[in-house]
Amino acid sequence: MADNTILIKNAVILDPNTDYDEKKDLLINNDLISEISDNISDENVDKVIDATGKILLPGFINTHTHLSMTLFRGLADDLALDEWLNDNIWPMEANLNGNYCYIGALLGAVELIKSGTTTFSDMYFYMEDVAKAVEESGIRAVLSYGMIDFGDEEKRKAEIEKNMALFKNCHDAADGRIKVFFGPHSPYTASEELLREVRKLADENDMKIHIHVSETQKEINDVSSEKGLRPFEYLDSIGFLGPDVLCAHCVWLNDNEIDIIKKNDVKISHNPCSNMKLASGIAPVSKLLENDICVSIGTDGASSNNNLDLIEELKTASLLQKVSTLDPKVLTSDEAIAIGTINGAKALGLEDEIGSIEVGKKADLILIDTNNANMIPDSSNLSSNIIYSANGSNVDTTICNGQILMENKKLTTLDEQEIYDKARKAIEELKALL
Ligand SMILES: C[C@H]1O[C@@H](n2cnc3c(O)ncnc32)[C@H](O)[C@@H]1O
Ligand SMILES: [Zn+2]
Repeated sequence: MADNTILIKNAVILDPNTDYDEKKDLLINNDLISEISDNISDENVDKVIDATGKILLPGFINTHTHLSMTLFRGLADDLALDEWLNDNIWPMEANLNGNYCYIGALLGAVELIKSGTTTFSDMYFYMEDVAKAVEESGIRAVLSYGMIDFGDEEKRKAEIEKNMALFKNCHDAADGRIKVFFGPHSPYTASEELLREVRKLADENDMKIHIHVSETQKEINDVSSEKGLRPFEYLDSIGFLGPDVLCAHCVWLNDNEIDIIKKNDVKISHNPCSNMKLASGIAPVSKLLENDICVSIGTDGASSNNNLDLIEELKTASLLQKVSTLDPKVLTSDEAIAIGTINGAKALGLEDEIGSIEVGKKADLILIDTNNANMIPDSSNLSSNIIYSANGSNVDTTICNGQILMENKKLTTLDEQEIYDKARKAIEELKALL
């Protein structure tokens, strides 16, 4: 097959790994960044994008979502996790099917692409249908099936089979854009037997693990009373933790647990909006960063956030650390950019492929238009303008795996209106089933 080339001209590049002091041209050859230099000829190039007045960044990486939960946006607000999940979300999820999850995932993909996210890490149900939405939208994803057994042996076997089937069917699918992890839901919904089995199978199959840990004080109390240990102490005691484990939330951590996280090189997905909305608490992110722990960012589902805008999430993360430590110097805009890009890639074990703008890496890129009221004056501090002033609606162009998914704010792979119509219908049907 002939090569497909895209040339991005005159780009001001903002990258966490590299300091570019002048405008550059960047050439994409099929799925990869093949050249970055001062002046690349547009001869024999299939497509040229003029990036004048735009900032070029790596696509953002959302390391903790439940994408199909876009269908439940705004349906159970102003509640704490326990009541939100047990009395509202789980009853609605009982009526889900593959088609609803597919439509919810498409709706989520539209929102992600429009706000500059090129990779998301998801834990949910009917994941083969979510994979179909990923395949069609052109976005990159790490998918895990949310396993819950509550100690029931039969359920445990069935849950593990579902996650393994997802791995066999979808790992490396969609031209390698889809990876599959294990998704044991949490230490309070997954039994010790399930967690031990997941650890064993993860080692045997070279799979990584995505789990919720230490989200609320209630979780700390419940796990402590049942196991005599706090959640991270318990997970460490059963040999579950390792560099391949991505833990969402991590709000309630004592110093010993921070040492355990560091010792095991566990990866963190910080979810500040969800933690604030469910009044779960404030994760000690600046302390984790001081300890060189890999902190990435996630929105959680759209029902506890209530959007998937990663730029807003990064601003919230930064402001929340400043106000909770009473130190304005913590979690700077430069650190926020790294958390949203290269740290996300490291958290997913994909740092050799994505997360920064480098020759040989996948062409997962976004352009942010500076010709907007909230972006003027043009700051010499680009990260400040992106994190503190911008939001997802300033994203103009989104490219994933060398394919343009949005150009000049117009989606190329998905029919927005058709998806909105289908999502509205699905939500009405789900509400009627309650
Ligand atoms: C996969 C399951 O996880 C549920 N979920 C969504 N958000 C959260 C959260 O913040 N903590 C715990 N569980 C969560 C989702 O509704 C699915 O049931
Ligand atoms: Zn979650």
